[in-house]
Amino acid sequence: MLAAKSPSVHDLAVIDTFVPYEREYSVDQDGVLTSPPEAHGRRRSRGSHSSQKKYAHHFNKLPKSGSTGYVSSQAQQSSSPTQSHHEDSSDPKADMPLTKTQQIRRIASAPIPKFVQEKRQDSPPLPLPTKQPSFTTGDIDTASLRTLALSNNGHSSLGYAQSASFRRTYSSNSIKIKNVEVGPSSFTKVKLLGKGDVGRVYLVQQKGSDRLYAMKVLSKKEMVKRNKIKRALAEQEILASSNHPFIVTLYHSFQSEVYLYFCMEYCMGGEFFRALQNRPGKCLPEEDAKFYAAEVVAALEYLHLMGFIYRDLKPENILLHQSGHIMLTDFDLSKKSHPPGDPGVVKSSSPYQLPAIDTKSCIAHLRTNSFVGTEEYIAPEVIKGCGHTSAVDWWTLGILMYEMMTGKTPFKGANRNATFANILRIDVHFPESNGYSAPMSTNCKSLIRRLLNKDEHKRLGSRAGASDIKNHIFFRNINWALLRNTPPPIIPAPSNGVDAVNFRPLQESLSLDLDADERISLGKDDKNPFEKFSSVTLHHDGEDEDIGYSTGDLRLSPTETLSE
Ligand SMILES: Nc1ncnc2c1ncn2[C@@H]1O[C@H](COP(=O)(O)OP(=O)(O)OP(=O)(O)O)[C@@H](O)[C@H]1O
Repeated sequence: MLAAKSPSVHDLAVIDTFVPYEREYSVDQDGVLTSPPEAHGRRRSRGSHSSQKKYAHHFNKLPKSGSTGYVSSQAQQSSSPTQSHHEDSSDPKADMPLTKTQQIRRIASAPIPKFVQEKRQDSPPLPLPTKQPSFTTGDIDTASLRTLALSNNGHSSLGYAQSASFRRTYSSNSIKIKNVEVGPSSFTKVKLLGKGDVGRVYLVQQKGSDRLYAMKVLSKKEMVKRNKIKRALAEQEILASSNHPFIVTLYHSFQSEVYLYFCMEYCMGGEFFRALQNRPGKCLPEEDAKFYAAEVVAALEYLHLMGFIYRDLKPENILLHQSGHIMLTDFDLSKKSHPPGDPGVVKSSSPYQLPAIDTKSCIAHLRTNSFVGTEEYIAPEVIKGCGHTSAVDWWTLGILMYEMMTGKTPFKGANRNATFANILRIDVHFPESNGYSAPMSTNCKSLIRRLLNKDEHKRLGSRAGASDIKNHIFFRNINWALLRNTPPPIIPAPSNGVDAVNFRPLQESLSLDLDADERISLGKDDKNPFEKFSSVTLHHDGEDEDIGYSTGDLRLSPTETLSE
């Protein structure tokens, strides 16, 4: 195991010279991660102290805003309007001297709660987070408030039209956690769907049924090597405790000697990122973008109520269900508040507006110093390293909205340093029109500006969390309660699930055969570092009828068994 290296006084001085803020730069409980190869897409910045030192040192030499020498996003955007910001366009001379092996990450970690640690038979439904004694809102106690908020947030009994070819669980907030009922050999691999930096995601079919799932398989060896044990545990916890229409559903998690497995709902619509890339101008009309933004707000609201900060919102982490609705995935950077605070109530100054639920108070006391996120999406307070809160999720929402409507992120620079400098110093600039969609409305610009407020205390959401965003005039025509009943702008073409679109074309050379993967042998005395990774099966209400994606008439030829 690699030990966390604390920054030296010199490092701090270097950082502080550049960043003119009181900076507390400490090693938090997340630990330090080692160099991941870049999996795909944009670079995720999960810096360690050593990489951050290099970064800060380089960053320190950057000219201040207004002087020549760093490329503003406007300048860059106007000079190369068609350039995809997803390509690594960095000038190797100008970019900071980080190689792939030098890039290191710090993870968000969250201890596994007792209810997940214990392997139970017939566990009772997942308890809601514990009630804080300190807060009541008149006649409504906070547990009721949370339940009310959760039930208004995607768990009402309202169904939505289901086609014969897909089904999913939308039933309630009740999840039953049981001892795991399956293992690797219960599934047959169908194809490789995606590849992350430490694992692969396969389309699998459960033997003896026509059910398709997405199976994320993480190599324990790689996780240990890159010090990502806590990330895997955190992801398992979040997935196992979440039940929301816009958050990917976990059905089973288990482990073998070599791998960790997450058996999840198969999102046949593929990656939202690719769907966006395939649109003319890589962007969406404002009303369509509003729909996706609203679903993201609903998902973030739920996560915050549950006590989680997501911290890695970007189109790559949004999947599309076959229905076209979004599903957030990839929770390895998320952070949990232990225990979550209670939701509050914020009264409106307008007599016509109902009091709003304050989700910010659920995670109000969670402040973390991890240097995590994706380069173009990182919030200023993360770069400054002075600690960050749930406000980072509202910042990333602003970036996502901008990207959905313009095809670019607002602060993209020629390299990482320039991007970070832009994030810290320049105001968001809205292009007149990119030739593909109408210019943004005033209300839309106003919302994005307020989300991209560099001062997290003034940012929209700083008063009451998601309610602040939902009440912005831009969303006035959104019916939040019926969001999942609203027809999505993009409906993935019907498919048998195997030839679904919007997945990254993967190279043939990627093996589908886990047997071929290198194994590690845990010696007799070796302690399994993933002891706390829960092997569970999650039963969601009504799942006998509403589970997974069905192959329907498709007859899959038996390929490989997902066993070792
Ligand atoms: N539930 C799912 N349904 C369909 N495809 C999925 C699903 N989950 C993941 N994928 C595919 O696998 C890819 C990688 O998944 P994911 O981002 O969760 O892996 P990861 O190893 O955590 O990646 P990262 O390096 O970004 O952390 C996704 O981009 C997507 O294409």
